[in-house]
Amino acid sequence: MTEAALEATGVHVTLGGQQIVRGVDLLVPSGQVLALLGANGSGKSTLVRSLLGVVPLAAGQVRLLGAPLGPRVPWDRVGYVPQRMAAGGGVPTTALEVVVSGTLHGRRLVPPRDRRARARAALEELGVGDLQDRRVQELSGGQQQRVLIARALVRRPRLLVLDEPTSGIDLPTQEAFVSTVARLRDEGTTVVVILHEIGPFAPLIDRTVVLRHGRVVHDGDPVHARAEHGGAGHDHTHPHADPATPQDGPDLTLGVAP
Ligand SMILES: Nc1ncnc2c1ncn2[C@@H]1O[C@H](COP(=O)(O)OP(=O)(O)OP(=O)(O)O)[C@@H](O)[C@H]1O
Repeated sequence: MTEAALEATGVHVTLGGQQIVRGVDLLVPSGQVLALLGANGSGKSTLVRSLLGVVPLAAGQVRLLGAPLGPRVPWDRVGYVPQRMAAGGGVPTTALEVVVSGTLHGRRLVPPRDRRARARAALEELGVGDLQDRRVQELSGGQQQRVLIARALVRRPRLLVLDEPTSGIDLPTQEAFVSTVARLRDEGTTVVVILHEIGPFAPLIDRTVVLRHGRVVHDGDPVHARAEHGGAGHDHTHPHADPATPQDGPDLTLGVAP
């Protein structure tokens, strides 16, 4: 049997006194590309942050790449692209330095010798090689996002977790990025990607999980939202907030893709 890249059992997360994630079980086999969908505020970012140990679990267990969440996880092989984070964290730093920082982790505080070459290659792959010496604070949101993706790729991750990685990125660059993810998938990388719109990721997705109010309401075949939301021409800029009061039934109309 293939080892699970990610295994979560009974995960609950409470933030600010509110239950945000309510009993999520998720087993992601190695090599799978899983899309995590759900309305704004349904708990997608909080779930992945808890799976990566960024926010504490109120209950439940998580294993990543065969080890329980904690120091035994091979963090050097876990890449994470958070949502909407200033790439430099407010500190003056160049794009290249941000990407080089991706080669470091808790047990490797001395960067590898080929760090600059690897970082340049990752920036080139994302189409921002020419920005390597620019301060990230001077870059646009989309350019900063590509720097953050390069920082995750430079680790050569076996597990790659992406939180809305293509928001703010133009379509040609999104397509180039999807090709990069396809190459990683072909090399055996497991990918968990939060998406607002499946868009150019559609051919890559093996499985879709939909969250609602912190619970899984669909887990299985790729799904597409109703045509007006999933259609290629739909401008998905309006919010789809999770209603404050949980109600029965899914909040997206889902159809199983042929
Ligand atoms: N640190 C926090 N303290 C209190 N509440 C929080 C915190 N972080 C997130 N939340 C709340 O948790 C809920 C889920 O947020 P989360 O960002 O996980 O949802 P999401 O599905 O990723 O939404 P989006 O698509 O807008 O990114 C929201 O109601 C949010 O306000």
